[in-house]
Amino acid sequence: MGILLKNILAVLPEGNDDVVKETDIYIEGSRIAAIGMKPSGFVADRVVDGKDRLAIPGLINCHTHSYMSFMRNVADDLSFMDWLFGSIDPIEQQMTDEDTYWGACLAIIEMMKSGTTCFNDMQMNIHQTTRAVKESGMRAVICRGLVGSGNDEAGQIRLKQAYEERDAAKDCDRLTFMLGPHAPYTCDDAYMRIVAGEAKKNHMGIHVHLSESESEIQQIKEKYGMSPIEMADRNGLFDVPAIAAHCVQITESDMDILKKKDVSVVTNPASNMKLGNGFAPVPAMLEKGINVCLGTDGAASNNSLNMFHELSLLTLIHKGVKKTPQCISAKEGFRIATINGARALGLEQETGSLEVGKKADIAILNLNTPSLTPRNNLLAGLSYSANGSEVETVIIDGKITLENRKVLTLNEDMVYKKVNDIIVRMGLDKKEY
Ligand SMILES: N[C@@H](CCSC[C@H]1O[C@@H](n2cnc3c(=O)[nH]cnc32)[C@H](O)[C@@H]1O)C(=O)O
Ligand SMILES: [Zn+2]
Repeated sequence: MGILLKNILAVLPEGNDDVVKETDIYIEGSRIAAIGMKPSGFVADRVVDGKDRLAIPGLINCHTHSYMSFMRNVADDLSFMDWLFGSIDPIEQQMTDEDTYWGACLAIIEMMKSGTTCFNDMQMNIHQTTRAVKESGMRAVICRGLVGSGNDEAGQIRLKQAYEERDAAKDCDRLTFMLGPHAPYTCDDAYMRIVAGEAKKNHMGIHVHLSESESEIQQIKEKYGMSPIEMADRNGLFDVPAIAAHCVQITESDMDILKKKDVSVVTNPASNMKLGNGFAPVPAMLEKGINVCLGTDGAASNNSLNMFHELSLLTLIHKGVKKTPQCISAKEGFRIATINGARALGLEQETGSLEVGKKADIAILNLNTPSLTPRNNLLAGLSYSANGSEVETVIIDGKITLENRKVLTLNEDMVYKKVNDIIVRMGLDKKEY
């Protein structure tokens, strides 16, 4: 299938910089075949008129729990551990496979409509998120969240499920898998070592929550006499490609470990603020040369999965916290929300920027919108004024999945109805309109 994005403004990488240029983008099959020059023999089955439009590399949500979208706004204004174990856990204990599937569908609709073309997901009920990803055309990196102590049955069952889910999805190259030890307060050191060994043996990356809250730091210090980062490192989690979510309460020496072991850190500013966990030292981590990427976490601790919202927070809060307006520029933020995420997920050759040979994972924004007018500095607009509603068309793996803001691959109305039915069944519909 040949798609031509004709005379379109596009965010294109130039060395370590990004520029906006008008060009033609030629898509053949799943990949970008050419930018600017028509490849010989190219046949356009579809021509997208690029007038008044901006093509960007799809945003990459590097940390979320997609199924939790049905728990949006059900557990607000709680301390972290009360939130996780007091409110969320009881809901998850009664969650069915179908609940996971419809939650993942809702999350994918929200992410696609706000320009995300790839997400990194930690979930519980296997085969449901992968089912939603296969149907929707989305790209995703999936891990079955792992909790365990030593060689206990709970941990072994989850590991088996992780492999079962990976093996069942071999037919879809939009899906890749990691191992997801949940956190140092739900995986003891012996189980962490087991998971690290499994990841090494199976050439899989690691996706883990680390140093999110003060209570976590305190628990791990008391139990092991070290920081969560030191504990993860001591138990081998960083001996394979690893993504650490949050890293809010971290020290200089923690950052040195992260840098030394080339660990990517996914910062989730909205979730950290909403759960009262503070502000990750992102500027300091960038200073150290740590690969920082961006995530929303789940919809029960944000409560949106809109990466433009997250990008705006990222490029604003640290300016305020450090009283330094130059902190994390719009351009730097955009790279954190795209190519840095691809790097963290081991997909840097596949996605994260508009380059020939990469997958055609593209969001097309309508520039005749208030937030992107005047179109004088669109890279600033993407971080400081865009809100996701400008996203009109999304192409993932060379296929149009969103057109005129309608998802072509899922039945939106069905998803909205199913999710509302879930919260009624669970008695979560407080109806505090
Ligand atoms: N609880 C699962 C294993 C982990 S799945 C991923 C877990 O991460 C939880 N989660 C969601 N957001 C956060 C967060 O910000 N920090 C820590 N955990 C979170 C989520 O509620 C879910 O329990 C089981 O027993 O099989
Ligand atoms: Zn999380």
